[in-house]
Amino acid sequence: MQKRKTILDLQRMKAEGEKITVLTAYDYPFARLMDQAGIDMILVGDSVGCVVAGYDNTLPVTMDEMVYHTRAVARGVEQAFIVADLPFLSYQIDVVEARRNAGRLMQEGGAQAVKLEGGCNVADTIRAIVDMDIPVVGHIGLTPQSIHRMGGYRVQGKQDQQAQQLLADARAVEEAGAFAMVMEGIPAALAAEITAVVGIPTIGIGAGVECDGQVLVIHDILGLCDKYSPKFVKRYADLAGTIRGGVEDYIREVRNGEFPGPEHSFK
Ligand SMILES: Nc1nc(=O)c2c([nH]1)NC[C@@H]1CN(c3ccc(C(=O)N[C@@H](CCC(=O)O)C(=O)O)cc3)CN21
Ligand SMILES: CC(C)C(=O)C(=O)O
Ligand SMILES: [Mg+2]
Repeated sequence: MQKRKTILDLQRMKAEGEKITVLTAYDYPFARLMDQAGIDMILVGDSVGCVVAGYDNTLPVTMDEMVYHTRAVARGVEQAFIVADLPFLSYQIDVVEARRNAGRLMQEGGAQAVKLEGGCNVADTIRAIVDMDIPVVGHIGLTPQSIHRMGGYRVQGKQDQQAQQLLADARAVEEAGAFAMVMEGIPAALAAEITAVVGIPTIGIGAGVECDGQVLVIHDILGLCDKYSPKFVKRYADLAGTIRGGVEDYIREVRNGEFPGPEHSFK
């Protein structure tokens, strides 16, 4: 059995220039398979709302739902480091609620760290959670919980002033005590600059190849989600075709009496 990864392993990986591999998972079977494949970190993302529950965005996802999915993932994992997203409304009201909810993802969910969206605006919240010895991952740039402020899922930091703001956000997240940060939907050159100036690992999604690690949504890379096709997604399998094919075979065999055979029947 492999040893469980810790924040120390992830920090060492940045120092040694070893890429950090991250994927999302929302349930036991997916988590178990990607853990066996050797993934470094599993993110129980609030993207569960989009790819599992079928919502248009991540805003409807609740704390109870995140706890449920995090528990399911944790039961399937032996070696990967598990991070759970704090969902919309679980950390924005005040730091007391943020601390309670971060604690729930650790205590009830079995996560090793929590992630929350924002930069300078959430620095106090990050600090408050880190102060209770809960490791925090930041998330800057295209922050999906801000979809209505951004007017859609748009690349952030294209103009110089926005780029300066993102640099300030990255510094604030590090300064507040986060041990890593996700950078989503920002120009590759800006992501490279931020990766060079911060001491903590950067995990990119639509942020170019210079980040210390990469994260994608598992349903996107396996061809299980055709709702969005962001430019940053690469498809590594066509599970939709495999699943549809298997279901079609079953339907055909039941209809023509081929299934169940004698080997599936009791004497
Ligand atoms: N299935 C899934 N995958 C994700 O990566 C994901 C979710 N759901 N839900 C929450 C957020 C939403 N995400 C998205 C969704 C769409 C784009 C997108 O269409 N981006 C445009 C950029 C538009 C522009 O600024 O030019 C693109 O072409 O990639 C980006 C991020 C990332 N997250
Ligand atoms: C895509 C990643 C970074 C995320 O926050 C999620 O899956 O919810
Ligand atoms: Mg998320």
